[in-house]
Amino acid sequence: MDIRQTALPGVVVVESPVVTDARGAFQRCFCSRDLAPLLGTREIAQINRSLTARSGTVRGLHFQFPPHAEMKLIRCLRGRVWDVAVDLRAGSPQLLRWHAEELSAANGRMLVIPEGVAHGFQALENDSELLYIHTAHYAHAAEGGVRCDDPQLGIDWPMMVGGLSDRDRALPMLPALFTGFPQ
Ligand SMILES: Cc1cn([C@H]2C[C@H](O)[C@@H](COP(=O)(O)OP(=O)(O)O[C@H]3O[C@H](C)C(=O)[C@H](O)[C@H]3O)O2)c(=O)[nH]c1=O
Repeated sequence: MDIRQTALPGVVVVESPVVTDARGAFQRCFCSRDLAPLLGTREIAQINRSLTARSGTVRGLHFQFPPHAEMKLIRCLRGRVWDVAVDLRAGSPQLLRWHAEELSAANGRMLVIPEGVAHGFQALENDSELLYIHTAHYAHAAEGGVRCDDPQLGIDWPMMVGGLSDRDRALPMLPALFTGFPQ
C-alpha cells in the first residue's frame, strides 16, 4: 500500500493495486502492517458503511470531540464521491484549509483523516457507497460538525450541494475569529 502525503498534516491518500483477472478484481483494503506508520497505537473500533442514493448529496462536515476523537479511513466501494477533509485543529499551520480527493470503486483510493479534521463528501454518482474504518467508537454526545458551505472554508463542491440531512442543514458556521478546536 502506497501512502501519499497531502498539504494537511496527517491527511494522506493510500493507494493499493487492484489485481484483475478473468474472474474480476481483488484489492487489499486495509493492512495494519503497511499502515502502521499512520496508525501508531490506534486500533480499529468500528467499521461503517453508507449508501447515498442521489448524486449531488453532501454528508458532513463531521468529527468527534475528544476523548472520542477518531481517525477515519474512507474508501468508496461503489460509485464515485468527492471526499473532503477540513483542518479544524488549534495550532495547525493549515487551520481552515481543506483537501479533497475523488474516491471511486474504480480507483480504489482511500483517504485517511486524523483526529481534529472534519470529514464530508459529495456523491458524484447515484448509489455511491462508502466504507469507513473508525479508530474510536461512535459517541453521539461527542459529535461535532460544521456547515459544508461555510464561506470561511470555501469548499469547491463539484456539483450543487443537495440532499442535506436535517442535522447537516442545522450545523453551525464557524465563528469569525475561529482559532481551532483543542486536540
Ligand atoms: C456514525 C454513526 C452514526 N450512527 C447513527 C446516527 C444516525 O441516527 C444515523 C446516521 O448518522 P449520520 O446522520 O451521522 O450519518 P452521516 O451523515 O452519513 O455521517 C457519516 O458521514 C460523514 C461524512 C462522516 O464523516 C461521519 O463519520 C458519518 O457518520 O446513524 C450510528 O448508529 N453509529 C455510528 O457509528
